[in-house]
Amino acid sequence: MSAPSPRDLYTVDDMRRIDRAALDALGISGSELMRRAASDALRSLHRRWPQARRLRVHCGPGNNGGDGFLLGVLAREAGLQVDVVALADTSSGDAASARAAWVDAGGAVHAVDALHELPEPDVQVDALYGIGLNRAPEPTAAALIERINGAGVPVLALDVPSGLDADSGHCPGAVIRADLTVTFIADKRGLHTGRAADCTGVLELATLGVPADAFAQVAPDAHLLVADSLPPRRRHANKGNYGHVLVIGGGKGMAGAVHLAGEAALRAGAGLVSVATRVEHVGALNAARPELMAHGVDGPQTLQPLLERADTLALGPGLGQSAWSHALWLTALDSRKPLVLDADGLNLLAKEPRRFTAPAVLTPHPGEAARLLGRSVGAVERDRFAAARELAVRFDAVVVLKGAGSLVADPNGRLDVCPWGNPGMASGGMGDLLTGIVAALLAQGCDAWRAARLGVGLHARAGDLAACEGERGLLASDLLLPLRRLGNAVPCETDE
Ligand SMILES: NC(=O)C1=CN([C@@H]2O[C@H](COP(=O)(O)OP(=O)(O)OC[C@H]3O[C@@H](n4cnc5c(N)ncnc54)[C@H](O)[C@@H]3O)[C@@H](O)[C@H]2O)[C@H](O)CC1
Ligand SMILES: [K+]
Repeated sequence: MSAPSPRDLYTVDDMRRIDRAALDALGISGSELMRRAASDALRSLHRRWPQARRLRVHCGPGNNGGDGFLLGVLAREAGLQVDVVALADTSSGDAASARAAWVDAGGAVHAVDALHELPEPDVQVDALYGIGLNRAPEPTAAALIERINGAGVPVLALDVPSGLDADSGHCPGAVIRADLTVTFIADKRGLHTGRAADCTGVLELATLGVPADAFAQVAPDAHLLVADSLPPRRRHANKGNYGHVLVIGGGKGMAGAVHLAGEAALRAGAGLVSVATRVEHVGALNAARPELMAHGVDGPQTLQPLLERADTLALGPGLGQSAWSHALWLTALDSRKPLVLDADGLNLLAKEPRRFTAPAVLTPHPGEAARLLGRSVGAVERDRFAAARELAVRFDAVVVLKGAGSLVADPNGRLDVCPWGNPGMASGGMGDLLTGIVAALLAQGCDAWRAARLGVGLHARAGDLAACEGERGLLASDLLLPLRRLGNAVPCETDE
């Protein structure tokens, strides 16, 4: 049994099983794990803040708090000044022993309302809640979390930023905004999606020396995407080798959506890209990007010949939901071509659900996912993993649930999480780009699972490269040239 890969992501239940395997099968005690956690976390703290001389550790009632108490003991032994604030009485077991060790070492345990009497620390340690968080922090804990966030002092979070659900990435209430999070034993899926990006800061994994055998009975629930690109092209090639994408959309006033999707498909390597749109957009499209073959279509009859020539479809950018839109949407679906469905293509699907027989990739944002599932956006965001998986099964398609930490799920339960992207990408047209990229990868021979994962990765990494000039004011078209470089695995200056 090999040790878990850094890409492996686990649920909280998985962590409990791994923990038990480490304790039962391998005889590693909970207190020994806690000591290792404290020791590794302190080492990370020294590495990040070598000048730190005074720590303030905030301890919760469970074993996360226990980690905090033992970190305090080790820090004092290392000559640091340490103040410990306990949120509540410490529960039993290893946490209580850790608290006793702190007191036996001469440490005081301060109540929350004595905070103002304590000297200002160089670093705050968040040991309030870890994987045991099961509801929104109560008012006292919430007030303490907001005070920690507002103190203007760096924060190291132990295992999970308190208030973040390690399973879903959802925050039911107040949440710590850490500068550094050291997570223990294995990586949790909730640390990579939803609100996690706002809370974890730099994320480090401390495996605590738990041997690979402890993972033998627990399969990872998800994986982080890897930076990938398509293989170099053969010298002897022609545009027919790289597929023909047909973008269908661009309703009234929406020419830009099909332009962006079409150009993204070209930049992602499609050999030919046609656009089926309203006749009034054709001139502008041909002028803006002559490499696109723009066609005015007024209904199924004029769309049909274009469908026959295409290898894959990008159905939905700016499509709208008019009678014209619906007629094209139905005709395109009936063609049984491999496709990417986005935007109003998804909204029409929510009204007329069907399962896909040809390879299909759906790319909903949380609102479109909510409509497809018939539930609220909040419900989708409270469990993004379940929503993405349910959509994949319901429609028998690969699903990209967009948002911070986009998820890629397939009907067989596989799920990958995108570690790249930035808030600058929350702007119009970014989704159109992704649709074109994935369609181009399908056209170049990728199956739906690979096309979605590779497309999401290229799109987000291009967004990170383009954001080097700043996230505010980042435009979708700014991603097109970085996309071309990444798609060819051309080294980029910010590659680590
Ligand atoms: N298992 C491991 O891999 C290791 C775990 N360690 C640390 O232990 C925590 C998990 O500890 P646990 O006692 O299960 O839970 P927490 O400390 O995260 O939570 C404390 C306790 O608080 C209760 N609770 C939950 N939510 C709330 C809330 N909103 N308000 C009030 N109280 C709440 C609940 O009963 C919890 O039990 C793990 O994260 C690691 O830090 C080991 O030290 C290292 C290996
Ligand atoms: K914590």
